[in-house]
Amino acid sequence: MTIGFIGCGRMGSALLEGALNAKMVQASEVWGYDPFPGAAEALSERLGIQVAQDNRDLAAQSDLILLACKPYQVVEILQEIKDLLTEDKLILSIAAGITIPTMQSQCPDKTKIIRIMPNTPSLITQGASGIAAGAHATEQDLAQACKIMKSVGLVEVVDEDQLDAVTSLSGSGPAYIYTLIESLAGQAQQEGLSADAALRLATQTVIGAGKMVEATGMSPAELRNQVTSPGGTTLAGLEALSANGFESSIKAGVHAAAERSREIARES
Ligand SMILES: NC(=O)C1=CN([C@@H]2O[C@H](COP(=O)(O)OP(=O)(O)OC[C@H]3O[C@@H](n4cnc5c(N)ncnc54)[C@H](OP(=O)(O)O)[C@@H]3O)[C@@H](O)[C@H]2O)C=CC1
Ligand SMILES: O=C(O)[C@@H]1CCC=N1
Repeated sequence: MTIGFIGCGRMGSALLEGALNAKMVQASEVWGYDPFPGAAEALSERLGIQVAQDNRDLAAQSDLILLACKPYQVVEILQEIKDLLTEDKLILSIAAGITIPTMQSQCPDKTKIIRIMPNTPSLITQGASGIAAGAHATEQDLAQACKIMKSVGLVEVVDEDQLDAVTSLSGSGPAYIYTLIESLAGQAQQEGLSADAALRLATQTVIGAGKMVEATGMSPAELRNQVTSPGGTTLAGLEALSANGFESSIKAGVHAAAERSREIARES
């Protein structure tokens, strides 16, 4: 099985490197193309992947073609490689908001398409992805795509119309969490900690809390109660968070990202 990465930017290279680290694929079976000078070449030097001359060369060499370009480039790229899309090839797209029907309309009738919404922690096999299969993709194709994504993290198979929600949660989510870590550490500095110690403690707190949800099977509300002593510090912190719109801010952020994903779909 050969995999071609169309676009070797932030997410394409994270997935590529994650899948190689997880030994899901061998470097000699991976092709990359990116018009940004040196992008694919740098991955080739560091990881040993093959560099395609262009997207047509990549499409001809690859059994699986993974679209990791920007959303607005997907249609143009599919038009460019359309005549090379034989029935045995599988298109995987990670582009936010670009629907399977939009892609299908640019491809030969029976083209097999699967949409994936990954996230950048896939680079360190801690990803969280949603996957939806198009009408012509088989169970085996879906299983293969899931296997690739499971090699770099958690996978949820969803209906295509749920991918906007996945995008707004786990796709964009790492950025929300980085903002949370930054804010936690920034204020802890104001309260007297060094910048380094504050960042380390904030980071481990986020990791530890996430792992508690995973490991205990308890709800976030139950776990929150365990931390919150009557009349104590946590209660004071939670009340101030609530009074300053913490929960509603997070909900508004997730909603705005989902709406933007739907908007990209309408524009394409
Ligand atoms: N970053 C993230 O956390 C996530 C991103 N995604 C999706 O992944 C996709 C890529 O995002 P991201 O990696 O952040 O973006 P990047 O801009 O980092 O990567 C996209 C790459 O594609 C290249 N490119 C441009 N035109 C072509 C072309 N014709 N053929 C091949 N490659 C091309 C770009 O080159 P150049 O810079 O020269 O234009 C760039 O290097 C997007 O569709 C996004 O929605 C999904 C989940 C998470
Ligand atoms: O910001 C974006 O549009 C992409 C999709 C999800 C994460 N990054």
